[in-house]
Order: sequence, then structure tokens, then C-alpha cells
Amino acid sequence: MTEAYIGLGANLGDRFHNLHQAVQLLDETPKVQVVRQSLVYETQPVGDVPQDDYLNQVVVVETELNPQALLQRLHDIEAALHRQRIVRWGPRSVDLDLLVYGDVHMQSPELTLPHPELANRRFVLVPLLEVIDKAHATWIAELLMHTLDHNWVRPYSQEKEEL
Ligand SMILES: Nc1ncnc2c1ncn2[C@@H]1O[C@H](COP(=O)(O)OP(=O)(O)OP(=O)(O)O)[C@@H](O)[C@H]1O
Ligand SMILES: Nc1nc2c(c(=O)[nH]1)N=C(CO)CN2
Repeated sequence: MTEAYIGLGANLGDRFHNLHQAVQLLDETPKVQVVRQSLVYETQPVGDVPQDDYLNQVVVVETELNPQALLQRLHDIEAALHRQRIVRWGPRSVDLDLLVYGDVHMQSPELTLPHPELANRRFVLVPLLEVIDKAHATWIAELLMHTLDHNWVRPYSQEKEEL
């Protein structure tokens, strides 16, 4: 059983209903159980496309699906909720991103873990903070540190100074 973090976003139609439906479909998926949910946040659109505000949320699942199968299920849920892929970074009825899957690091054309934009998106980081466990929090802190401009945030060791 692996813990995975899923980011949800919606800014078309009945946004709250779309998020709610997506979480329900996720929980109804065999070998997937939703174990924690953040609050729902209303957020200003990030990116160059002028569009309406989003609702964003992060949920935690426990799953026996592998990352690829879980991503496929996220795409199926998007399709079931009539997500329209009109513009990249444009409005959507619901968007599901696989943010973190256990401690897996991987990069392939279909799937990058942790999600490559995780550290750049406050609409993901804020709800993620609410639901993240200690081990993953340390991991994400490291990810953020390495994403930020080199040297701007760095680990400090007192021992080093005493030498
Ligand atoms: N961790 C991940 N979670 C979700 N999709 C991913 C991930 N890594 C790679 N992808 C790939 O990204 C592709 C584009 O995703 P999508 O259509 O949702 O893009 P977008 O919503 O316009 O942008 P973004 O994914 O950055 O929010 C998907 O087809 C998927 O294969
Ligand atoms: N606030 C907010 N802005 C966005 C979002 C989102 O979920 N929330 N998703 C986007 C495309 O993935 C582009 N911009």
C-alpha cells in the first residue's frame, strides 16, 4: 500500500461539484482509498491565459495501483467529468495531477514524479501543507530548497562552523 498525493483544480461549470465528484470517483476506484482531504481553496488563475478563479484541493489516497495505473485512472476521471482540453494552461472543469507517489522519483514522457511544477504552485503547496505527513514534509522541504535559486535557502550545520 502506497500513499499518494493528488492535486485537484476546477474553474469551469459547477466547480465545487466537479471537485466533489472527482474525489468520489477516486474513492470508488478499486485499490484506491481517499484517506485525507484538504480544505477547498479559491485561487487566482496562474499563467498567461486570462480565465476565472479556480477551486483547488489536495487529497491523500492509499493505493495498490502503480503510478502509471493511478495516472490513467486520473485521466479517466477527467474524461468522465467532461474535461475539455481547449487551451494548454486554460480553463478546465476538472484537472487531476499526481503530485507525489510514495518516495518515487521518476521521469518519463507520460509521468514525472514528484510533479515537476509542485514547488512553483502555491495553489498546490497551501492545501498540500494541510494534509502532508512528517516524512513527506521533510521530502518536500528538500524539493523546495533545491528548486529555489541555489544558495538562497540551504541547510545549515552548526557542527561545520565549530570545526
Ligand atoms: N505527475 C504528473 N501528474 C499528472 N500528469 C503528468 C505528471 N507527469 C507528467 N504528466 C503528463 O502531463 C500531461 C499533460 O497534463 P495536462 O493535460 O493535465 O496538462 P495541463 O493541465 O495543461 O498542465 P499541468 O499538468 O502542468 O497542470 C499528461 O498527459 C501527463 O501524461
Ligand atoms: N489557481 C490556479 N491556476 C491554474 C491552475 C490551477 O489549478 N489553479 N491550473 C492550471 C493548469 O494546470 C493553470 N493555472
